Amino acid sequence: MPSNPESPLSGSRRIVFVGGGNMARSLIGALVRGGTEAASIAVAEPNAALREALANDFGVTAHERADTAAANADVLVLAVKPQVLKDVCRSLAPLVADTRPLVISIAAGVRIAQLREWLGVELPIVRSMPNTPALIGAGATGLIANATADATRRAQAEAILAAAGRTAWIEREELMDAVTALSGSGPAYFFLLVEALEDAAVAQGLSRETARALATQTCLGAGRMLVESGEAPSILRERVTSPNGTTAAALDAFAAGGLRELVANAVAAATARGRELSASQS
Ligand SMILES: NC(=O)C1=CN([C@@H]2O[C@H](COP(=O)(O)OP(=O)(O)OC[C@H]3O[C@@H](n4cnc5c(N)ncnc54)[C@H](OP(=O)(O)O)[C@@H]3O)[C@@H](O)[C@H]2O)C=CC1
Ligand SMILES: O=C(O)[C@@H]1CCC=N1
Repeated sequence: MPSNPESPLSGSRRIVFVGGGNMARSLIGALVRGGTEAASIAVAEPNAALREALANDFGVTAHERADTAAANADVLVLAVKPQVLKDVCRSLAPLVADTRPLVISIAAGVRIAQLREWLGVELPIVRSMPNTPALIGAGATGLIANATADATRRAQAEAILAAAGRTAWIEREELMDAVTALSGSGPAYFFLLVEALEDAAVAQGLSRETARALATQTCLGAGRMLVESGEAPSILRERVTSPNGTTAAALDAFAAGGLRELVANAVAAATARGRELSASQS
């Protein structure tokens, strides 16, 4: 557990991850790096290689079966694919009826009401949407809690996800599809832009290696300026843009190609897909 006794994670809490894939690995790594004792973390993961890697890398206890891992869990983090979540919840229903853990779901497109139904009993539930930069502690996570989750439980959920980066509570659950479309899927948009920039620079004569290095560092630099300056992206953009200069020429080409509309369409498509996924889980 964290050395800080004021932390919402202090005390004899047992945090159990169900699913030990990419996102669970990111969150477990962040918790352990942040000072949560590995002995208080368990994970259920059917894949033996993933299980061993989690145990070796972080010192957590790894189980093959969810019901074994989840016994006595104070916090249950559901980190399996949305398609298998219903079966996982139903299999854990008898257990959680006794242990009454805080349930945190990171599954895309699965609503709190569905989790409540599948778990079969009223529990504090926090639905969240993290993203893959959680792996390096630079994640962004949207959160929403049900009415059963009191301030203590909400603070616990926030502390677990804040170990991996920034968190933001949203007011209405419907907005989770927009969060998913923005920050959940968002890292892929920036990776795509860097891929496209790299290809474009190669087409202009740069070597692949130099193009990648410069595109990647530019992405990092721009991201850090956004975070560290606290200034609006439009202001930072204007400062790069000399009148009638090179940036203006590029931005004109983006505008002529309808970049803002394209981004709006992409985010709308991702939001709609989140809604569809949610409906298909009923
Ligand atoms: N990837 C991303 O960018 C993001 C993903 N998410 C959400 O996070 C969740 C996990 O995603 P991700 O980590 O990428 O997926 P992974 O497939 O990497 O991890 C899920 C793991 O759960 C295992 N699993 C399957 N069934 C069970 C079970 N009954 N008990 C325990 N473990 C089981 C899977 O094993 P096996 O493969 O053998 O079935 C797999 O190793 C998803 O719900 C996704 O929507 C949220 C935000 C971002
Ligand atoms: O693509 C997906 O459906 C998941 C959710 C957000 C990121 N990956």
